[in-house]
Amino acid sequence: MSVPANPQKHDYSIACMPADGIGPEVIAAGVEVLKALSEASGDFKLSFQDYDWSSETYKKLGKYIPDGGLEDLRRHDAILFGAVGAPDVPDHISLWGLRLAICQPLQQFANVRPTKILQGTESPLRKAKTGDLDWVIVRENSEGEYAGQGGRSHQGQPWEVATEVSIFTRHGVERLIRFAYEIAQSRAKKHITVVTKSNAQRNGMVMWDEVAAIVAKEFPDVKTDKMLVDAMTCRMVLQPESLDTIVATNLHADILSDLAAALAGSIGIAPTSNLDPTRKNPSMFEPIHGSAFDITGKGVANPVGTFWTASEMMRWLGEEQAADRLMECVEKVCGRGVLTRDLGGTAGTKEVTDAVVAEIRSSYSGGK
Ligand SMILES: NC(=O)c1ccc[n+]([C@@H]2O[C@H](COP(=O)([O-])OP(=O)(O)OC[C@H]3O[C@@H](n4cnc5c(N)ncnc54)[C@H](O)[C@@H]3O)[C@@H](O)[C@H]2O)c1
Ligand SMILES: O=C(O)C[C@@H](O)C(=O)O
Ligand SMILES: [K+]
Ligand SMILES: [Mn+2]
Repeated sequence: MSVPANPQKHDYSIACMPADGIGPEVIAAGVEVLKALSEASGDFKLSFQDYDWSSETYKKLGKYIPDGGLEDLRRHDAILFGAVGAPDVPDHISLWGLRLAICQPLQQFANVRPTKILQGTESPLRKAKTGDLDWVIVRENSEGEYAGQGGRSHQGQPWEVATEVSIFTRHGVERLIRFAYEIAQSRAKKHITVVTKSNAQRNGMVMWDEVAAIVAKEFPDVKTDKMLVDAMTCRMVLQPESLDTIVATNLHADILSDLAAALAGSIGIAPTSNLDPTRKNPSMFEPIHGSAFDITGKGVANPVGTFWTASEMMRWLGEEQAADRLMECVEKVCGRGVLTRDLGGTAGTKEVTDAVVAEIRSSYSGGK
């Protein structure tokens, strides 16, 4: 199902959308690092077009995305996104106004969230070392609990009723599970854990299990196991080395992937790719974290999640070598102890960024 990127193309147009909170801080860092990577490698060119769609625009104009905005976005090869959410806009307005308003119409149905313990960093798990926790969570990104189906009647009355209906389509579940198996198959362990809640949720989740069992037959070399989502949290904590690729619903995987990032050391390190595996639409890449109002403007946001995101974006565009090199440089810098506070260090966003840029330059000047 996943169509390879055009191997001839090395000149990419990136829509750059930092949006809210620490989004602008980490995206500026990510763009700086990507420019250094492009210059030092000489392998590809990037042109960035800035989009100021954010909660500020919403407060001024009453909408996040201007008329015709989505069509305009489609011109680009990829979207580099920061985070959306502001203290004075309800979170459901901001999320549905920007992130979901892009992911859903652009059919970015696979949300891919790798996590690992980077060199030089520590997991809060006593026994877990670099290499013990190395996962990819594949999150359904177009329906499920985020289908937006439901409503409220008699608002504010004691008899108010609100519904939030999960929608699971066979089409949506099957395409996502197949994509997750392709990822599992491409990794060394060839192992996938299908996570559901098919004891309590007796319709949609049972269909997930059935579809997974059928898709599994197409991948005889991939070992499958099944977990209920509650027990999965225990396994992630107690046996991290027993997991590799994980596939779950929109909401379950949202929660598990924040847990995964924390178990690897910090929410500040992990990336997200919102992929349209058919490549009909540009995919969108963002750090997993949100707009983090508590640290906005302080210069302490960890940019590593955005660097890893930038690496995943380059990989999706077909620049595998540059993607690998970028992560090697990030891990070298982490390995030297240049870490932000969330990882127990003292460096600011700028120091980490400068160190990664310097590492990229020296890595290429030493010969490819
Ligand atoms: N995809 C997105 O754009 C996205 C994702 C998550 C949350 N949000 C939104 O962001 C807002 C805040 O949400 P939240 O507080 O639940 O989650 P959050 O990820 O913004 O913050 C949670 C905690 O992690 C810390 N943190 C996050 N990123 C960090 C980084 N790079 N470096 C160091 N520390 C970091 C924060 O300081 C905070 O203490 C809400 O409006 C929410 O809806 C948006
Ligand atoms: O659940 C969401 O989509 C919002 C945020 O928590 C995210 O993971 O991007
Ligand atoms: K984000
Ligand atoms: Mn989340």
